[in-house]
Amino acid sequence: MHQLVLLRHGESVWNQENRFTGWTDVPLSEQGLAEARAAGQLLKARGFDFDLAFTSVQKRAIKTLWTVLEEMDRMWVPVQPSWRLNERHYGALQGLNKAQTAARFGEAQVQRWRRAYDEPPPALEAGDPRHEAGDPRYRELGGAVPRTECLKDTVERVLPYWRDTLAPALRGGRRVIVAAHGNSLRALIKILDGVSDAAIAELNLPTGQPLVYELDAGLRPLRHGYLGDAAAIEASLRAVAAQGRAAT
Ligand SMILES: O=C(O)[C@@H](CO)OP(=O)(O)O
Repeated sequence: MHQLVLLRHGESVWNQENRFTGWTDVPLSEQGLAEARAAGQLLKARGFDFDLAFTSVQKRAIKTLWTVLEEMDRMWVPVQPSWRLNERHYGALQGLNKAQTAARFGEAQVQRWRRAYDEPPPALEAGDPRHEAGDPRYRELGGAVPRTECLKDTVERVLPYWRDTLAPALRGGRRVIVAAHGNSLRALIKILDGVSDAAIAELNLPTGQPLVYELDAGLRPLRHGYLGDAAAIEASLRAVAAQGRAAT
């Protein structure tokens, strides 16, 4: 049996302000840092341990992972960051308030931009200062830094990372934690569980709550579940789903 723990970063300052974030590199809020600490304490109390840790190149996920490893007294565990675990690129919506965007374009349109499998948000235009082109962390992408992504695009970049990096680590017997983002983890879960394009629209992830997968020798999921308090997780899931409602 193989153990894989997935962790969405703690609340970020733009989660708190209900803004589309995507590749914008915003920090954790105070509450997000507290969620990360609690996640580390919970993992430690429940006897979890890790041999390898993977994260994105975005500080809200990296800081969450560092905090978890600090709480577990495991700061020496090797950490591998990759842009392939970044949040889905939110294109020209990055920075906009979700409720105001719903008031302007309608809740149905915002819901499609947020959760439709293959409908990307409007792309950033060439020269938009929000575009991450030129950021040294994306040097290996050359001119191919995305201007927008739908979840399908995110699956296409997460899949090679699963196949070439995460799966071999698990097959080699390593206990793995992946600290990433709502949509890059939705992509990974779609791959792991074979979730349909339609059904994945209904899946949301709470911030800062460890999700444990047990996998068989062929890396097929046997079972999965959250470690934390069920009522708190349910409340967090409802809040994430409601972020695209128009402000009243
Ligand atoms: O804004 C974002 O980058 C993501 C995650 O916070 O939002 P959503 O849940 O709307 O896809």
